[in-house]
Amino acid sequence: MKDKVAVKDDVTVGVVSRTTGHTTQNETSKDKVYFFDTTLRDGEQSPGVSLQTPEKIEIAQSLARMGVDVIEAGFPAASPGDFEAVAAIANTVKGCTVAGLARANKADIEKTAEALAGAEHSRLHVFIATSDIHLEYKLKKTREEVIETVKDCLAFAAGKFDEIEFSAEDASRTDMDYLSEVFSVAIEGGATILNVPDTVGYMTPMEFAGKIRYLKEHVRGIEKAIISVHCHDDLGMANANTLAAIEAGARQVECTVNGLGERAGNVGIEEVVMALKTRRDIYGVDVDIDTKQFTRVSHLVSRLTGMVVPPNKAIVGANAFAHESGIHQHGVLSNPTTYEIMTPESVGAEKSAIVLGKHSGKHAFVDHLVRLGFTVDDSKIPDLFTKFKSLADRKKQIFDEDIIALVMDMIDHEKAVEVVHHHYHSDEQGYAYADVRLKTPEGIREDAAVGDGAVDASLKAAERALGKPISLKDFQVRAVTSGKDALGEVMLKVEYEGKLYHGRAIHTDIITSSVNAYVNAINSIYFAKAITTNAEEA
Ligand SMILES: CC(=O)SCCNC(=O)CCNC(=O)[C@H](O)C(C)(C)COP(=O)(O)OP(=O)(O)OC[C@H]1O[C@@H](n2cnc3c(N)ncnc32)[C@H](O)[C@@H]1OP(=O)(O)O
Ligand SMILES: CC(C)C(=O)C(=O)O
Ligand SMILES: [Mg+2]
Repeated sequence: MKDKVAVKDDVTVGVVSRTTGHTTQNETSKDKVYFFDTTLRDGEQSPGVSLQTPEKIEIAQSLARMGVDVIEAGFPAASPGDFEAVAAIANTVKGCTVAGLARANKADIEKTAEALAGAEHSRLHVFIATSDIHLEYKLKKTREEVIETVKDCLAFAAGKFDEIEFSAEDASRTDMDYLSEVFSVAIEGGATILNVPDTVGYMTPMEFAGKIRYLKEHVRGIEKAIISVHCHDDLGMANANTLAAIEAGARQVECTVNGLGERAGNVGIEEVVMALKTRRDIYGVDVDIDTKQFTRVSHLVSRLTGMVVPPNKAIVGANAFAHESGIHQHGVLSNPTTYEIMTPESVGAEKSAIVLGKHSGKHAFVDHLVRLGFTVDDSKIPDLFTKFKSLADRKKQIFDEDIIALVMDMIDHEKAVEVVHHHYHSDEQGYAYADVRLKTPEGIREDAAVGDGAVDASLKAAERALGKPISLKDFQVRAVTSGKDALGEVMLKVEYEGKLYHGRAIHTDIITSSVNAYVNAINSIYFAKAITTNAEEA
């Protein structure tokens, strides 16, 4: 037995789930916006996307965890695969309503009821087109025939689902008096959610809001139903149209993760939710979505569908919290609110990124040097910054290694420590001996060590010669040329007094490369300290 929808005068109090006791969507608070996610149905209609049942279950579970109110799991009558996926989700995903799409005919509705039989809370989403264009060229039905079809199919669906949503496909291009009549008939037939799709993304925000207001005034029994909107992005206005509809009184949003969907896609859940939350001062509505899961769910959907998220996509794009230009970087470093209206943490993204490039300024450059472990004297900055700018003009992307190389190059010209002598010997068992003599500001220092291999012995000997507690933290070696005489590049990091310092060197002998890289790291310690001393003296 399905639970009954109890109707009050001003609000519709809906079904309380039989197994969990959670109140589902029909309990309308004027202030709550419900989220109906159709990633698995309209989202899968994105050209090139095809998901297998286990992938759909994984996405559905993530959506439920994120707090969506309804998951449209598929279109059961479309194929055996879709039927199987909807049934599997209905049986396994709990804590939210599971919906299945059906055309306005008995066979589709029957299949949907079968697929949703195991759902904790089931919703039939039945649709039929109402615009004259669709009636004439596609359905080949008159307006009256469509109304009769709506009546028949709702009568057939009655009692088979916990609730029924009716969609008037291409509603936004439908004559408004006729649309009002179709929706009135749908309410009389038992639909408690009326969806107003902008199927072809034709609306403008004010126009769409006007249509929602018109429906509120002209549909009989509208106070018993929730108005839903389903916006496509053909003109890039899906989010603006959705938000305008919410301002006009719509309380369910149909959306997809990453804005997937037919053609240019549906409105992205992440965009609507963050607009409602960030501009609560304007919209004043409640949203029960855990926004911290947006980035993770976006990555999951992108990976499983193969639909890459453009870097500049709002909220979940890789650049959504990245700052490249100097003026912005300076602002963000002083206070992120200068250029960020949401925190990256609020959508589960990593902290804001300051990306060094040709538009960066000195503030960001110096901040980056400090984060890389360099303590750079003010007097050195102009020269380093000029070199960085000319490199950035030539290179699309600047990596940490490029910055390190710039600093190392400067250090190379001001070496505090130099290798005067380095000798090593190792045997086939890996036993090695090395001795190292260094010229340091404190005079000639030398020592010897044994180690596990020639690199280990040589670096230990150098550390002993310096007599400072410097520990090796990272060591990477790669061939930069090929052949017998290949050049070996060593990049390493050492830690001294809690800070990391980088060293890099290239040589045909990898052991020599290692000692030189180590000494270069030591030089950056001296460099940093000497500069600090100079700065303190000044
Ligand atoms: C706006 C939207 O996103 S609507 C959802 C769109 N999604 C899909 O179409 C994905 C799944 N679709 C499919 O797999 C197939 O189209 C099926 C299985 C549903 C139907 O396949 P077929 O029987 O081969 O029909 P086909 O797709 O060629 O044409 C659609 C038929 O449904 C009819 N139809 C379309 N919408 C509706 C509707 N809402 N209610 C009743 N009938 C409808 C059309 O008039 C046409 O009928 P006809 O075969 O008698 O001419
Ligand atoms: C099935 C309906 C709601 C749809 O996807 C549309 O009209 O875009
Ligand atoms: Mg659609």
